[in-house]
Amino acid sequence: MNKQQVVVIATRNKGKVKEMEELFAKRGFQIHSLDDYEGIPEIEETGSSFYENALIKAHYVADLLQVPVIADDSGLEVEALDGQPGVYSARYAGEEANDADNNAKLLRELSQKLTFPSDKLPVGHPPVWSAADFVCCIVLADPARKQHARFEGRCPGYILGEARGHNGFGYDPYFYLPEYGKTMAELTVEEKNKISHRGKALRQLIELVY
Ligand SMILES: O=P(O)(O)OP(=O)(O)OP(=O)(O)OC[C@H]1O[C@@H](n2cnc3c(O)ncnc32)[C@H](O)[C@@H]1O
Ligand SMILES: [Mg+2]
Repeated sequence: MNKQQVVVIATRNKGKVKEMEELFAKRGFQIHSLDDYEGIPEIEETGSSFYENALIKAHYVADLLQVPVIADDSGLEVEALDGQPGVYSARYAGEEANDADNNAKLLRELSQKLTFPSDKLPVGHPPVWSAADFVCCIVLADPARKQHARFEGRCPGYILGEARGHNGFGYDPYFYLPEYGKTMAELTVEEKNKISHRGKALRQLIELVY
């Protein structure tokens, strides 16, 4: 295998890997995630922004492996929760929380703050709690040139009152897209990449660099 055709992503999130594979495979690149290497420790995400956390992950792994590395830091910003869970999206319900725990906490927080449903979505759509955005920051770190590049994407939607769909990961089953009449978890990987925060950031990166 040609070494130049491997792209290293500093993630252990299989959902992210699948979405990145869909876009990189079209350009003839193969993805390696942290699960493809032995002995890479957990990287502490101590930053206070998506950008800072993406920088930490990309530089840590690039310095360790001495190859260019991409990192994605992303999350959900809910309008009615003043932008929470934001950078804490992966650990909203605690350090060991899984997607189900985080989704349960999201609905709990909304129900403590608001009366369901919000009247903000037009008639003809299912009831929602609040407007929300998925946000993604991607950093490409190059250890040889000691440089990095930054790419960002945002995807607007609403938090639905019930889970729908089984695709994707994280908050996808509750993230409703009025233009599709579906949640993110009801879209295929290809459809999600066309409109998602990650798809938008990744396409900018791929067009510029690969
Ligand atoms: O840090 P890595 O190893 O990349 O994997 P992670 O899952 O911890 O990823 P983040 O630190 O970037 O946290 C992002 C969290 O935000 C949520 N999230 C991000 N993008 C999402 C998406 O496309 N769909 C649903 N939830 C998403 C989901 O809960 C993620 O765990
Ligand atoms: Mg993480």
